[in-house]
Amino acid sequence: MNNFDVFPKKSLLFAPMEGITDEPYRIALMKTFPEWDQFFTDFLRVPTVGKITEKMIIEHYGERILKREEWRKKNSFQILTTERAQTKAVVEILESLKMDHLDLNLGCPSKKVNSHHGGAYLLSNHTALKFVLKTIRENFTGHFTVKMRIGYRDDVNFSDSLKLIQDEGVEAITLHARTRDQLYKGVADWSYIKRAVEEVKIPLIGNGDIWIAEDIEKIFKETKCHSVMFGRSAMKTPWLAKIYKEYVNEGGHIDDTYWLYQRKHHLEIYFEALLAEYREVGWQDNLILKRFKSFSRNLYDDYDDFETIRGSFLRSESLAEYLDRLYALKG
Ligand SMILES: Cc1cc2nc3c(=O)[nH]c(=O)nc-3n(C[C@H](O)[C@H](O)[C@H](O)COP(=O)(O)O)c2cc1C
Repeated sequence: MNNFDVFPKKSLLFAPMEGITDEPYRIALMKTFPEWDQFFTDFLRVPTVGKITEKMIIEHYGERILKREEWRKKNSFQILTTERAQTKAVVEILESLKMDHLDLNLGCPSKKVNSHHGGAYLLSNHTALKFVLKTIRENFTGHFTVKMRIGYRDDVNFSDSLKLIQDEGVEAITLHARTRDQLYKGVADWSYIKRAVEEVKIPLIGNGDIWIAEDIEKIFKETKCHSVMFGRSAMKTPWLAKIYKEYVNEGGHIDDTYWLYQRKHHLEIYFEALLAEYREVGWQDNLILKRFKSFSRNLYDDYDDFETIRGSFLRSESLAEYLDRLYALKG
């Protein structure tokens, strides 16, 4: 086990997101917005039966990223597993590939995943959780972190979960400050992040509803967390880390006009970088268009007439039409 912090203090981490943070997406973001300190694969579901091959692990992570040292350092591999799944076999392959960083998903709220006793379910079964943590720690010498929620049904196990995770040699914890049953309801309760910071000695990464630069300042100040992670907010503002780093350096105030100006400027850069990477891996235009539409959910929220704008992007019948609308929006 490495004897130093996994991430530098105040790191800005781009969250693992299924259907989004695949290899081309992460490469596009690393090239365009290198201000993000770390990226994660979405979760690889560890199978219970069947052969596990190196090929499937490399495909999930991305072969181009694996081959390039500076990219590998910036990309963590996330798994989702259960007591019965073949965790050891997967971890052994990750170890043989000299993967720098493995993250265990303890937050997935999916009914299907939880009914198979994976994701956030493990927070309610400490015997199973302990077994999984041990299996990983005993077979993996790189950095090992977990990403958890406050609890499964409620917060009764919160402190015990933190303690168990720390005692089993996990090096940092990301906390999405909601229970599994809360799904995405309401607003994440950062007071649990503060509590966790006080209860563990390892770095605590705050996550949940950190939308703008001021939120980053606020969560660091209120909770004293080590670093922060962004999910939906990173999808809404993929240049958020850049803006924050500029904002902090300039000690400045970001008003709505500047925020919208940044959006107009960066939207085109973002989609062009994605387009280049999806084309690089041979995606057809209709697949790229589908992806672009799925990214459109929150991207245009800051415009006054955001519903009309979003609607027009979602109705685009071709990739060319989507891109034309993007250029027109820039004005
Ligand atoms: C579309 C989507 C996919 C996600 N996939 C994953 C995943 O694969 N692994 C994971 O640990 N969390 C996943 N999450 C949860 C996020 O990483 C993050 O914890 C959550 O969205 C809260 O942060 P936010 O308020 O910044 O969005 C996903 C979230 C979204 C919206």
